[in-house]
Amino acid sequence: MDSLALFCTGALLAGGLIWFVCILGPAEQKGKRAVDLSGGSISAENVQDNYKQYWSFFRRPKEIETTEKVPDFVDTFYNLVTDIYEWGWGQSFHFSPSIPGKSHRDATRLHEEMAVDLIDVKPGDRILDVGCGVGGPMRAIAAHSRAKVVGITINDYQVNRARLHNKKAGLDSLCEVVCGNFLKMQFPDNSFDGAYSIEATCHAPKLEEVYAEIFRVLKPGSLYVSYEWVTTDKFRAENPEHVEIIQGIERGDALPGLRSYADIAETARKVGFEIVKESDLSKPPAQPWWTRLKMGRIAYWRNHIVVTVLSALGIAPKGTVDVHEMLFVTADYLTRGGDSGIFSPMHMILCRKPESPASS
Ligand SMILES: C=C(CC[C@@H](C)[C@H]1CC[C@H]2C3=CC[C@H]4[C@H](C)[C@@H](O)CC[C@]4(C)[C@H]3CC[C@]12C)C(C)C
Ligand SMILES: C[S@@+](CC[C@H](N)C(=O)[O-])C[C@H]1O[C@@H](n2cnc3c(N)ncnc32)[C@H](O)[C@@H]1O
Repeated sequence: MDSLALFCTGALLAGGLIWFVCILGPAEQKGKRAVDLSGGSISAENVQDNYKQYWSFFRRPKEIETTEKVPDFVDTFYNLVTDIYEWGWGQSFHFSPSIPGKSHRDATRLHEEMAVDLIDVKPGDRILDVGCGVGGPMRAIAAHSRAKVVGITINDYQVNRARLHNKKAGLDSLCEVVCGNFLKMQFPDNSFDGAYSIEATCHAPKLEEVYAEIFRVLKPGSLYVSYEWVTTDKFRAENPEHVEIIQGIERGDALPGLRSYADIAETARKVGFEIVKESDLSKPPAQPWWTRLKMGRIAYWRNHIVVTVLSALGIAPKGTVDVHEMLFVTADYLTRGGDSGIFSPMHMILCRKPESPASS
């Protein structure tokens, strides 16, 4: 009887382990393993402190007074989350509509290729990726269009990751990455044949500032497309549940305040762009972008255990558990934003810099 009980317990434990590791799928996405989780450019002993500083700054996004400090805190945010994003999501730090019968990877790539198809570039053209992350979109876009892509990100850890991935993918002759602030770019006027930004300009305290910079560096006649994070026409500022969801999204994603969909085109026009097209890519017939987040819930629990164990063993920096917990909570707010229809991460705007300056 004793040996039967022992056998059953062993079988249960082995079954549980197989389920945990195999059925749920490995947590590691291509390129990053759990044992390599770091605080980006922040040294391991400072991760927890940096997380606390980030949290106290972004806890009440609408009350941020010193907007000049936003880029520095966004930089801190990406030091804290970049490895976790790569590990648990992949090299493209954005959402895309689900496509029945297609994998997340394919749906992501198609969403990225759509951006470069919209700006109508030719092989050899030089285009700008505004807020490029670790370069998932940049590589897909360079491979699809054969254009030369220059990516800019505020976070130097991402610059190194992106350069490494570009080299590994054999795309380093088409893809270049620089560290800089998209509110004050180091590029000369009229130097790009096109530009795109994928879920990045939402980090700018004033959209007008980043749009004005993009306008400045584009050649006259060229196109810019952006996938913007916005509140939709379903959002009601007097509804406390709506406000809770939007604030939850802002806090957990380093956003100095989400904009209404209605402000995007107006801002683009204000800096001089002509609006070619505008549409919310999350609207039906598109399938929900948040399905992937919802489906991942069990894996997030598993990831939480992995992060907790690695942190207790001193392999992952102290503070990684807090960062992971914050993302866990944020995933829920994002899902609620999608389910309720009050939030979209893919309000698309396509703009042209006029051939000749507008007469005032
Ligand atoms: C555009 C931005 C980022 C969008 C998304 C790429 C990320 C938003 C929330 C992130 C995640 C939430 C839950 C994490 C999970 C708990 C962990 O185990 C694995 C990683 C997550 C899935 C993580 C992945 C990236 C996001 C989906 C913003 C910042 C403007
Ligand atoms: C959510 S990620 C998206 C990255 C990439 N577009 C993608 O889809 O994978 C946002 C990016 O914007 C960058 N970013 C935010 N604020 C910035 C700023 N002021 N200047 C330059 N890059 C910035 C971040 O560093 C990050 O790379």
